[in-house]
Amino acid sequence: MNRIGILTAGGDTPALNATIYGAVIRANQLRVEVFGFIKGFNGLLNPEAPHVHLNPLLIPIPELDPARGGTILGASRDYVGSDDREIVLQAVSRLKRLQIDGLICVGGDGTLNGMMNLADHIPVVLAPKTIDNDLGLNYPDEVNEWVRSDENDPKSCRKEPGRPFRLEEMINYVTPGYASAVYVTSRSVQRIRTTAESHRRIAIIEVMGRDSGMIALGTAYGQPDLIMVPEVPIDPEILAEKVIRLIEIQKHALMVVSEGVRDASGRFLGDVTAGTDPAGNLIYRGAAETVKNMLVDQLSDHYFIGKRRHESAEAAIFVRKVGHDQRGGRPIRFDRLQAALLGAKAVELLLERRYSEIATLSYRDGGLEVESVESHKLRDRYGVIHYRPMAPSFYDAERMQPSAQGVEYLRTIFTNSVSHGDIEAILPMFSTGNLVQPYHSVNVDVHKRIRRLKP
Ligand SMILES: Nc1ncnc2c1ncn2[C@@H]1O[C@H](COP(=O)(O)OP(=O)(O)OP(=O)(O)O)[C@@H](O)[C@H]1O
Ligand SMILES: O=P(O)(O)OC[C@H]1O[C@](O)(CO)[C@@H](O)[C@@H]1O
Repeated sequence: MNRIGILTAGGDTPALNATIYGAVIRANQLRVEVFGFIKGFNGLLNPEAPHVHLNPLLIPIPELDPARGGTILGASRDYVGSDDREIVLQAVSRLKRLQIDGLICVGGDGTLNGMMNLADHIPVVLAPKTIDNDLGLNYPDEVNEWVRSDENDPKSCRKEPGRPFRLEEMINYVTPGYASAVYVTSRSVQRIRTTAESHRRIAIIEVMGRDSGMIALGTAYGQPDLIMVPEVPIDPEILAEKVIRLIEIQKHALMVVSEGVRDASGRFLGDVTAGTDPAGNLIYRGAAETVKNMLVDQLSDHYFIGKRRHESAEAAIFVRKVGHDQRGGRPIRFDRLQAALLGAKAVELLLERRYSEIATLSYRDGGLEVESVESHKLRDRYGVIHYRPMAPSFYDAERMQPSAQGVEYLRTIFTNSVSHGDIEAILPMFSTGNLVQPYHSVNVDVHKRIRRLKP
């Protein structure tokens, strides 16, 4: 292969540029040109296929900084469906006109589904990313646990309960972007803690993750009192009992709630009626607000007035959504390092003709190693690739905290995950230059490098 393409699809993460950087450095060593496509699959759907040559003369362009969050290529959730055969063929013909011999897609389970629609026409591989950490399998046979009550209706699919497993069995142990997101949510918990503590309030902090509780689980590093995950339904009465117990002891409480949580009937507590994004994902919002309302119903105003703390339950409880802070900013050391290694691996997979594989991290001898897996191993019996739920064995539902296996899982990722460089990166915040110079967007510089196909 002489020239390969790369694109970043789905929600951004702090580690995307590090993945692109790792891919470009490895491509330079192997004397392969790399073209980056703009805005994920959108770049291929555009007749001009806007692209940037990322390594002219086999040197990375200066805008490509592995410590810069986001993606210099841009990302989108634009859809390339398998039934749009004509559109797929047009996208492939644009790649061929640019003499692209293979394509690296950087993304999560959605991107993998999109990528596989191109796989019959051009060599493709996936470099993983997603803050949700929901790409892969907890163990190889987990894929068989997705079953449909009606064979012909994909919406009737549900996951059967899993089995115990060893961490060595995990396929794609962790995905770049997750560690930086957890760093942000944990820090957020620590900062909100002292204000809840001072004002004797109950704080509910909502974190991302869609249907996976992985981000919420990792947020245990910020020492929240209780963690709620989508994989374990919330019982309002038990929750209220736990909160009262906390208030009796420490006069305040702090909870983390994952945006995809459900109640015992399986009802989503985030407002999913709001619509879908262009990739077809339901938009989740309002889980923390719903949990707050649950607690307001359970804990009477009386209780707070009696304690001479607040005039109502409504006033005592506050909600904060961490939001897109989790997706943005500088990646921490773990993400920079692993993302770059996985980007490099993706290039190797293409050159070794291991098409349609995914570069992965596996747990081996107490550490992480770069490996790969064939993407069809992630397909269920109906051919669908699902998100990976947080393994229930990582969570102690009674304590609403990570279990012993959850602690072991997180320890492997987060021990030494932050470097001195990450800490020093805070120092320039109050540089006077920031007050007098406007922000200079990397998009301005990359835009000058964009080339387009002639119609
Ligand atoms: N079944 C599918 N077929 C074709 N394209 C898909 C499919 N699912 C998702 N895509 C496309 O893949 C891209 C990424 O999907 P999505 O937005 O779900 O993010 P993701 O890769 O799962 O990552 P993240 O969860 O971190 O945002 C989008 O451009 C989307 O349109
Ligand atoms: O940026 P958007 O489109 O609001 O998407 C938010 C979603 O994307 C993710 O950050 C990544 O999939 C989810 O955790 C979250 O639900």
